[in-house]
Amino acid sequence: TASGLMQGKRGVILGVANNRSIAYGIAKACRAQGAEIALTYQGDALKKRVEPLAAELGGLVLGHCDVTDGATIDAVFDVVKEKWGKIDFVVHAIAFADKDELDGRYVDTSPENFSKSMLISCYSLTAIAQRAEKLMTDGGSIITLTYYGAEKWMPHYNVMGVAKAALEASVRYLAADLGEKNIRVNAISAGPIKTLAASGIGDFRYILKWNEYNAPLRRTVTIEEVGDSALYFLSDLSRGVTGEVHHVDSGYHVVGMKNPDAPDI
Ligand SMILES: NC(=O)c1ccc[n+]([C@@H]2O[C@H](COP(=O)([O-])OP(=O)(O)OC[C@H]3O[C@@H](n4cnc5c(N)ncnc54)[C@H](O)[C@@H]3O)[C@@H](O)[C@H]2O)c1
Ligand SMILES: Cc1c(CN(C)C(=O)CCc2cnc3c(c2)CCC(=O)N3)oc2ccccc12
Repeated sequence: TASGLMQGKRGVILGVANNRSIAYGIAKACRAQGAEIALTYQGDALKKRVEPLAAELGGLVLGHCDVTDGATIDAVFDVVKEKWGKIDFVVHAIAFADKDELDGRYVDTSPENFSKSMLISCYSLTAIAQRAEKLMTDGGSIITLTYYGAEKWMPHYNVMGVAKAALEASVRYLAADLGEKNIRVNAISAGPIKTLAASGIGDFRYILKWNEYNAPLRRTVTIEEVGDSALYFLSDLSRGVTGEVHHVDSGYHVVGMKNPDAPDI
């Protein structure tokens, strides 16, 4: 669209796995408002899923990026530098912890999984910001995705909660460092959504139901709603905002107690 909120803006979106990904919801929203987008994928298995999505969005495919391998981060940012020269925004929608440790007790977390979860779910934002800074020659906006489990105990979220708490703190430190270059860094704390990263989690249906009964809006959120809120942070509407964690969770984070009228689930 000619008059879109994101007209003339170009950005890199990391974390699209399929059409249920939160990153895909954000990509769709950006495209609908006139942005040009570039996607990365993690491994050949996802390449086949991401390429048609990129084509549908008229986007670039920058190639494989596994944030545990810095050379692949360099590679995708080299491609976007060669194609576009500069970028205006980056979306980081990446997280991983060993599924076995997203069950049972947090206290049993292994040092290996702790490090790996922190590297992928937290440090990767810093690594990406290092590359993005060089290309955001006219300033820019970086967003990441976090979850309420960073703030309060959530059943089974375990090491991911600690990683998200660190991610949210890193948003504040990145915002402080990059503000003088007019590069803003913010996080969206999304409510539970049935995505690939959510599948295979025990009790996920229970968590979704619990949100439907107890969140102020009495429903869960969608990737489209997260995408629309992301437009605020990725566009000039939020030019005065950085270092923020913004909840898109039907208001769940304000609730202190189960709704007594909610049926037992
Ligand atoms: N689904 C939810 O309920 C929910 C709620 C709040 C926040 N989030 C966050 O949203 C973000 C996106 O997750 P999603 O729910 O869209 O699920 P998803 O599975 O669609 O996306 C997760 C992405 O992380 C990528 N990834 C994992 N390890 C990687 C690595 N080593 N290198 C590069 N990419 C890697 C995967 O390839 C995938 O594209 C995550 O940060 C997640 O923590 C999800
Ligand atoms: C909500 C919610 C989520 C969704 N969410 C907010 C997330 O951040 C997903 C994080 C995640 C990270 N790593 C993995 C997986 C999910 C499952 C598949 C896998 O092998 N590793 O995950 C939970 C795990 C336990 C409890 C609640 C949740």
